[in-house]
Amino acid sequence: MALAEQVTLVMGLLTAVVVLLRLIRKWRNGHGGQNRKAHLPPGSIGWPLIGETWSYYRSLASSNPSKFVEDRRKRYNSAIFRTHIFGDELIMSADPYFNKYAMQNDERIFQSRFPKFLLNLTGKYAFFALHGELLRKLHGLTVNMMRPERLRADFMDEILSLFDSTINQWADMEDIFLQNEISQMVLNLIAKQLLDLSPSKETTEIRKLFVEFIRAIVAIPTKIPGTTHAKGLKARKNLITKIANIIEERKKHPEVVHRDMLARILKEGYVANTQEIICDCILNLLLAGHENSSKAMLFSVKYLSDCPKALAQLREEHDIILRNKGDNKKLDWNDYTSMKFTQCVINETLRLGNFAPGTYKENKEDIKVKDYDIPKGSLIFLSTMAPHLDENFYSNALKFDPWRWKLDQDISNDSLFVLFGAGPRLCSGYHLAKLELSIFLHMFVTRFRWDVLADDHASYFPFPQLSKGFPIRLHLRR
Ligand code: HEM
Repeated sequence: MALAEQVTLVMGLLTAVVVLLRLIRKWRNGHGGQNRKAHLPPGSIGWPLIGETWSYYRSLASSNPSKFVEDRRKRYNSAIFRTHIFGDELIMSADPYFNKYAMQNDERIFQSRFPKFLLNLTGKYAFFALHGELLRKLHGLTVNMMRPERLRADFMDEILSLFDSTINQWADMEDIFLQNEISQMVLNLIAKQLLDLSPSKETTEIRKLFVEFIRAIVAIPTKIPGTTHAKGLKARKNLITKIANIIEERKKHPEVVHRDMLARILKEGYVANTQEIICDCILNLLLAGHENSSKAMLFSVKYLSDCPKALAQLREEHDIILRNKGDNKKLDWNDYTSMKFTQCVINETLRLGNFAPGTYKENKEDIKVKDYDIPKGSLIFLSTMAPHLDENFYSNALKFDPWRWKLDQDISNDSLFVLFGAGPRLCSGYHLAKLELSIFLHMFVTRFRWDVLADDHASYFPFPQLSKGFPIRLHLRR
């Protein structure tokens, strides 16, 4: 072996030893050696490099997605613990009261913190990446656009007409994969509300791009062409181009009046030199506005299929509404507010389905929680899913039981039930999501009976979904 090769070999071996020693030290620190003065939450950072990712993944892909948290809560006798998943050491909280406290104190004691590779996809102006003045402005704007009065005046008719025409098409198709159909329907709706786009090849293409985009969120973040992440980045680029073209078109033709959200955002004056902000904002509204709502609709049908008693009671509520209205009268806001059992079904679907299972924060200062010290700058994952599936809070927690909710129950101040987040990042589409779900359930259960064509089950990795796409055969009731 030549001298140069020997030197390279020795250097290579030395580097490998140093890296290994560092990993071992990091791993051992994770087991209690770190910061002896601070009383850190209990936990383990698992194996070098992969940490506890494999256990976490197995739990998300199982019928009890909260198992990872449950096991650790029992092992450490603590709902707050340390772990290491997807390449990050973090503190995980399954404590609903701490979760809510952290959400409510976002932008003060805490701030939102997501991995950088995610920003490459969602854009640096994604809602979760915004802070300070811009967050307050855009949050205020979107909350205002989707407040109940606006929904009543501007959105309700649009939802009724779009869902009606889509559901009529389903009746002609007979056998459908409900997951795909609902996803396209809700994407069409948000594309109409945001960009004034009618259902078309364009909106079908937008959904396909989102499928690629969403897959990339949990893929290995590499830009090598052909990889899932690289395809996601390309999908982002195409989506942004589409949005930018629409904005350009509007600038060229100011005489054409649009009554969509983009028009309102442009009117608020963000357009001047911040096209990038508007494009990211629209992209993330399209994502937030179709992904969670469509999954909630899908899972509600799945849960109802498995619980005939709940389906019968829900159908009765909606048949009565129809009977009282008489022929050919459109559903109105009063009908919506009269759907009491429907709200129990929705609450229970959201509790059990956990379509937004948690959020990341970082603490801006040292904090003390339940006798534990959490040093400034820690990455904290607030699992909102864990309390929702916790037997200590909900008996028979994995069972779909809409009767656990009282009719007319006010959940707005419920500390356990924070599926729409809380504080300055409370979901802007909270009321819209509930309205869409109610109208969808009304139309679906009054028009159809259905047979489930495959034994499908939920999986939470990478995102909540039904593994087989929920194929069903529809039968018209009337
Ligand atoms: C079942 C349906 C939905 C669920 C479960 C849901 C859940 C959530 C959650 C948990 C957050 C807070 C995230 C965090 O704290 O990091 C959030 C934020 C947000 N959601 Fe929703 N969402 C739903 C539907 C919608 C819809 C229909 C829209 C309409 C566009 C929407 C728009 C937003 C926006 C814009 C934010 C960011 C708010 C901000 O930071 O200013 N969501 N959502």
